[in-house]
Amino acid sequence: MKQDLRSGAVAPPCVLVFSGSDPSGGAGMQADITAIAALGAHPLSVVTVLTVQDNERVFGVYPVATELVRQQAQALVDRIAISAVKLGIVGNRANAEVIAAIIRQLRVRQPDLPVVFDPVLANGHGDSLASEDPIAAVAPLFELATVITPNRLEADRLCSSASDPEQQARLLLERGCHNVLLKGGHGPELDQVLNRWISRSQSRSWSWPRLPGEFHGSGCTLAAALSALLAQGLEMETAIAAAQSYCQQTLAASYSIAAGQRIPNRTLPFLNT
Ligand SMILES: Nc1ncnc2c1ncn2[C@@H]1O[C@H](COP(=O)(O)OP(=O)(O)OP(=O)(O)O)[C@@H](O)[C@H]1O
Ligand SMILES: Cc1ncc(CO)c(N)n1
Repeated sequence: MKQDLRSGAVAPPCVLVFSGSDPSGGAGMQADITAIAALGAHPLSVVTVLTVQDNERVFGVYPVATELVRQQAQALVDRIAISAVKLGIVGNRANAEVIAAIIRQLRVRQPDLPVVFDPVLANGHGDSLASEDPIAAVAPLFELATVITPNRLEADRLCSSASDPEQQARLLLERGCHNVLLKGGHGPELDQVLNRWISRSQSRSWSWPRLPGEFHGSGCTLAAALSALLAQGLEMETAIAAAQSYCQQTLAASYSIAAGQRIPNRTLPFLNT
């Protein structure tokens, strides 16, 4: 941590975020920026896709030109130290390949650079968030992920040959991810939400009281929080625990902007309990 000579402020670590714009402010880049800033890191925001959506449905998905994604990222990585990378929707395969090349470039100097990969395929209604086959689009990113954070539906689609969470996690580890965090918001448990962490050598699960209602951007909030905490040097298990606690607090304090999914309140002061 470096102290700013002029203001005395401590410079926060930077998280390089690749994700899509959600004009409703509930998910995507808008969620990432608020969660990362709330947890004490600085978000560097490379928009990969413009979406047309509200807090319920997706009406349009327009990937940003691949060369523009590359230029946005290159301008940042040429001058700024990056402490973690967070990946949300990428839009198409060409964007994923450019993002993979940027991560490889960063890893030459920082082999341990944490990369949080949220493999978002669709919103809660099943509306696609890619302009082409979303599974083929994200394929180049698995082997670069320090941690991948699929929800139940994404794990089922990404691992169609397995339905058991343990087996699904093993399949994702075989593709090169180092840690799998299986999010349980869409799980069958009525009173609780079960999140499972599985790495090559460790596993642990956490159970949270299930809050009533549906939320827009809960997964983005959790993954973005995790990237901010890893950027600050927390160990994976500690960071996963704290990111869930933050996510739970943002959902408990969520608010409504229209009928339908509620918006996590990400700017509230975080008490790490
Ligand atoms: N009803 C709920 N009650 C408590 N916690 C929840 C609830 N829904 C989601 N969460 C928390 O938010 C996390 C992410 O939610 P979920 O599994 O629904 O991901 P997601 O589908 O990727 O989210 P989204 O599409 O809204 O971004 C869960 O792992 C859990 O910790
Ligand atoms: C841009 C974007 N990213 C992610 C999600 C998933 O919540 C969404 N709805 N929109």
